[in-house]
Amino acid sequence: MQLQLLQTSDLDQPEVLRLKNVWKTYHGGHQAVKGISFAIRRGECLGLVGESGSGKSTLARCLLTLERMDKGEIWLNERPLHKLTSFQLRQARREMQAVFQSPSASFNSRLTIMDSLLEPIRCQNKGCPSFLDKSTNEREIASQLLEKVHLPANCLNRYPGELSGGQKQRVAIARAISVEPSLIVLDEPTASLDVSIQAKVLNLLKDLQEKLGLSYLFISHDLSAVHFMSQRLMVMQQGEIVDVCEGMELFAPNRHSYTKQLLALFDVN
Ligand SMILES: Nc1ncnc2c1ncn2[C@@H]1O[C@H](COP(=O)(O)OP(=O)(O)OP(=O)(O)O)[C@@H](O)[C@H]1O
Repeated sequence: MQLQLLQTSDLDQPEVLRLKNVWKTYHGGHQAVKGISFAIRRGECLGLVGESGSGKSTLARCLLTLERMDKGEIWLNERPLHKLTSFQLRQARREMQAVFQSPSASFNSRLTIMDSLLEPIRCQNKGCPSFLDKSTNEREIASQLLEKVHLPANCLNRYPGELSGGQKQRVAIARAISVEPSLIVLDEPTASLDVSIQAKVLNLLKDLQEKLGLSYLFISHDLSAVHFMSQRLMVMQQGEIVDVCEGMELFAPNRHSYTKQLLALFDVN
C-alpha cells in the first residue's frame, strides 16, 4: 500500500482496521478484553487510554494477532484476519507494524542499526519507500529513513547498545514506516524515555503521521499524550471501552465519570 499525503481529519477515508466484539480471557479466567469494537480510518490516529491493567496491551496484541482472541472479528483492509490460515496471516500481518515501550527489546544487539532498520524491507522484498527520493542503494535508503526521524547517517554502522533509548525509539519508528504499513500500533512508545525526550518523540510521530497520512493506534496511560496525538480517543476501563470522543469533546461536562477522573489526574490542554 502506498502512503499518501492527506487531511488527517478526512472522515471519507476508507477504514484500514475494524474490530468487532473482541473478547480475550487469560488462563485462570481473567477477562482482559470484553466485547470491544472500533474502527480506524486511513490517516487517522485513534488514541486508547486507560490505567495500568485495563487491557490496552492485550487488545493491541489481539489485533496484531500476536495473541489469540476467544471470539470476535478483525478486519484489515476489508480482509477477515480471523478467518485466514497461518500462512495467509503471516502475509497480512506485514501490513501492520508496531512500536513498543522498550526500544532495547526491539533490536537484536548483534545487528548493526542499518541491518535492523532494513530488516522489514528485506524480508518483504520491498524497494525504496515511495515517500523517499528513489534509490536502489540500501545505504542511501537507510540514510534517508534515518533522516526522516532526525538521526544522522553515522548511526548506521553502530550497534543498538551504542544508541540512547530515544535514538533507538527513533530507529524503531523509521523501521515501522519503512514498509508503508496500513497501520502502526504505538504501545506506550515514550513510556521508557526521559521526560525531556518524550515530547520530542511524540512531536516526531505526529509530524510523520500528518505528512505521510499514517494510521496509528496510539496507546498510553497518559491522557495528555493521547489527547495531543489523536483525532479520536477511546477510554478503556477493566477490559471495556467506556468512553469515545473527538478532540475538544474530551472537556464536555457529560463525559464518563472515569474519563473525568483521568482528566483530573493529567494536565490536559
Ligand atoms: N499473559 C497473561 N496471563 C494472564 N493474565 C494476563 C496476561 N497478560 C496480561 N494479563 C492481565 O490482563 C489484564 C490486562 O493486562 P494488559 O497488560 O493488557 O493491561 P494494560 O492496560 O496494557 O496495562 P499496562 O498499562 O500496565 O501495560 C491485567 O489484569 C493483567 O494482569
